[in-house]
Amino acid sequence: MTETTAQDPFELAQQAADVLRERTGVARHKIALTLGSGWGGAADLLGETVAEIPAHEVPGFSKPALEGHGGTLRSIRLPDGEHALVIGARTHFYEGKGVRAVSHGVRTAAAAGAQYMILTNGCGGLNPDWVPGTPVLISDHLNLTARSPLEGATFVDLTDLYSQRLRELARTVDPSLDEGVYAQFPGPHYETPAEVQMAKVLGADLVGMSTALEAIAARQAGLEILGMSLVTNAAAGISPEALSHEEVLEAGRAAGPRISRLLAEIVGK
Ligand SMILES: Nc1nc2[nH]c(I)nc2c(=O)[nH]1
Repeated sequence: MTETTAQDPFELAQQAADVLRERTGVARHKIALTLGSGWGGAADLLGETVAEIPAHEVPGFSKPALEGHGGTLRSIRLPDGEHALVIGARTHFYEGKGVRAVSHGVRTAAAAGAQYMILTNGCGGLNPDWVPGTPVLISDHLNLTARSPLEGATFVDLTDLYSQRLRELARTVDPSLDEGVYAQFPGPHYETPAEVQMAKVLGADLVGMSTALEAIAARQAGLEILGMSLVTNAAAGISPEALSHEEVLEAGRAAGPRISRLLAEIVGK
């Protein structure tokens, strides 16, 4: 399916939000979160789950690329009575489904009434001080996908795209939180050491395969954005020895409880 023949993405997002409203009975989800590698445990700490819907039952969403990786849309009642929408069905750009599919989650969140979008991911770190398991606030991004999630004369300002206000709020929970510039590569391959050095020269502190396109779409939809990365590995060439995949997974698992509590406290602010 080419982008030009698909249904209008905003109509599809509205359909998805209507199904969500129907299935959850929740009129408005004030906050939406996409939980990337290592962040999955946060959902249970946010509040009481009102409903959890298999993503493929909601228009525009499909089964997760990786079995067992979420694959649901979850409505959670927060202690203050508002509701959070946890989107456990992120489409990565590298899946080749097009930028509309990548942006569908944040557009659905906006159509469901969200004011805030929290985007999290697992990534590679360029700062040797950020050992695997370190959470880092995203201060800005480099979109190295050479694509935009927006179409047509949609000239959107991206100043303060990763809200300074929300970063400061996050630091009232954990003053030690560092921040950095996140570079989205197309993937699915990892970077070569030379590409990591290129990203470093360009000003990146983190390298990943998600988030930047979603953030642009979220800004266009009028959401205030907080981005957080979990460094699960040193980016290629940064540390002498290549981390084994098992060490990467272990770093994510070990950091899970701490970063999940952090995220739940930030949402509770
Ligand atoms: N591009 C990129 N994406 C990642 N995701 C994870 I987890 N680690 C990496 C990494 O080192 N590079």
